[in-house]
Amino acid sequence: MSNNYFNTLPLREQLEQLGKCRFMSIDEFSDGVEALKGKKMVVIGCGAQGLAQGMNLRDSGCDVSYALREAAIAEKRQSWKNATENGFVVGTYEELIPTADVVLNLTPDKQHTPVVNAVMPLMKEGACLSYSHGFNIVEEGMKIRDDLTVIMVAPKCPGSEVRNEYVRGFGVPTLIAVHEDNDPKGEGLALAKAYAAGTGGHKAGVLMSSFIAEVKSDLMGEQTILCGMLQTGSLLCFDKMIEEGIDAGYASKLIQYGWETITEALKYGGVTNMLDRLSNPAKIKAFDLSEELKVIMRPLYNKHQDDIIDGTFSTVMMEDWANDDKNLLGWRAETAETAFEKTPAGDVEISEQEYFDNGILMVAMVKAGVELAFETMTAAGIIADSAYYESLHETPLIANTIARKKLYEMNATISDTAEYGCYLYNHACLPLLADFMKDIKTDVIGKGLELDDTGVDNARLIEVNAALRAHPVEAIGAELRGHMADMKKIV
Ligand SMILES: NC(=O)C1=CN([C@@H]2O[C@H](COP(=O)(O)OP(=O)(O)OC[C@H]3O[C@@H](n4cnc5c(N)ncnc54)[C@H](OP(=O)(O)O)[C@@H]3O)[C@@H](O)[C@H]2O)C=CC1
Ligand SMILES: CC[C@](O)(C(C)=O)C(=O)O
Ligand SMILES: [Mg+2]
Ligand SMILES: [Mg+2]
Repeated sequence: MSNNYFNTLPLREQLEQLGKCRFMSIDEFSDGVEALKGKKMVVIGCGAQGLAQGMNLRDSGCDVSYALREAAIAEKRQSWKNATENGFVVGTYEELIPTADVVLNLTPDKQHTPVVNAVMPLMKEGACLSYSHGFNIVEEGMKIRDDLTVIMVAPKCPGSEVRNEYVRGFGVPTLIAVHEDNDPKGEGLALAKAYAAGTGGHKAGVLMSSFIAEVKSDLMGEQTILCGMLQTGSLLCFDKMIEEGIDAGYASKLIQYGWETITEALKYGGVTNMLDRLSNPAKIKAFDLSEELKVIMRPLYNKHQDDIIDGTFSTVMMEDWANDDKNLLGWRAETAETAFEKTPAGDVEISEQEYFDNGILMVAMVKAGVELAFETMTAAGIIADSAYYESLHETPLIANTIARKKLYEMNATISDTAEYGCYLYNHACLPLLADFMKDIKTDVIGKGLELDDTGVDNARLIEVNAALRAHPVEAIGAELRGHMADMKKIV
């Protein structure tokens, strides 16, 4: 933990950096990509973010090419195919980095130290180095040459959705930051704004933040509600349905497409709207289940946030990096062998409403996870806007990946860092929910309540509705969604 930049700062500074967050007005992006006009942008790595961001930036009028490691070019690896098949110029570091005005480091976090050490001596005087996640700077304490500007443009979303949303004419919420130790010409903010506009992020909302706030919130969101909770929920709900005699193809489909369908309601109208899609008795049931889940899981959410804040998480993950990713690879193989992953979705019709009616427990899990992640992040000093993006807003975007090819697709699309955190959470959460799951029956997962009388007690309904609407994630959600008038419907 000795190189952890965050841990070297005095408490006052840590709190100030964690709380850095300003929602930027769309007017601040009226110059579009102007600050990048005439500048050469060279992306290192052409994976999930590299390809999506490069394509958006090119379509927005920027000059983009790709620097790949020699072996990737010689062996015509996927990164080389991604870039060349999409018509980009590809070259080695030696060929392209010295020509770059902006170098976009879009390699996996684990590789940042060797990549930056290899690239930095080749960068021209006064150029800009950019990241899409601040791990290398914040958790590894990377020091960058004094003449270089260092910025972060971090889409709060998987790469696939960065591209899909742009093509739909929208964008994804994005955090931007300038590393205060590296802004020699004072141009970091202008470059970061233009870059965010080039990816379409400004249409969904950009937060002027800090490397620290981005890292501590991004790690928390991905480990808990965004990926960990969806993985744990998928495995538990599927196994329960099989145990209770539900057809395996139906169970597989309900989960694979269910997360996407129910969280689409979340995206448009928050937790309130997602629960409003249920009948009154089902809404009260989902509410009660989620309250129970919150009590059981709160200590786990607190542990994840505490370990992220004090650097324990990054230390443990870096030990795994040094151990040839033994845990990551083991957990990845374990996930592939789960019954949910191995059971194809059945050829059975499930209407949009049925996903809600027969997936009450899934709704409860999403509600509990979103609220807990939001509450834990804000209690740690992360500003509500940022916590909203990292909990509620991004959940549907991750759910979209599960709808494509289940947990495999989610874990392949997210970063290796997110994948590691997802498995870490899943490993702890599965046993934690074992007793809770013993009492679960098909009325809340698989078949629905099947009531003849859908009457409820008025006082209880009023209480539940009031509690839903009073949660702080709903207030900030309504405000931020107000800036997303161009968001496109996908389900
Ligand atoms: N995945 C996501 O959606 C998100 C990722 N981020 C951040 O974006 C960054 C990139 O992540 P992501 O897109 O997931 O990465 P990927 O794993 O998808 O892509 C990695 C790319 O980097 C190349 N690469 C791998 N190792 C090296 C190396 N040692 N030297 C040079 N190139 C290498 C790979 O090509 P090859 O092996 O062929 O050389 C590949 O093209 C990370 O900082 C991540 O935290 C932020 C938001 C979301
Ligand atoms: C949710 C995971 C993520 O942070 C992301 C897609 O935003 C990642 O690191 O992949
Ligand atoms: Mg993220
Ligand atoms: Mg991440």
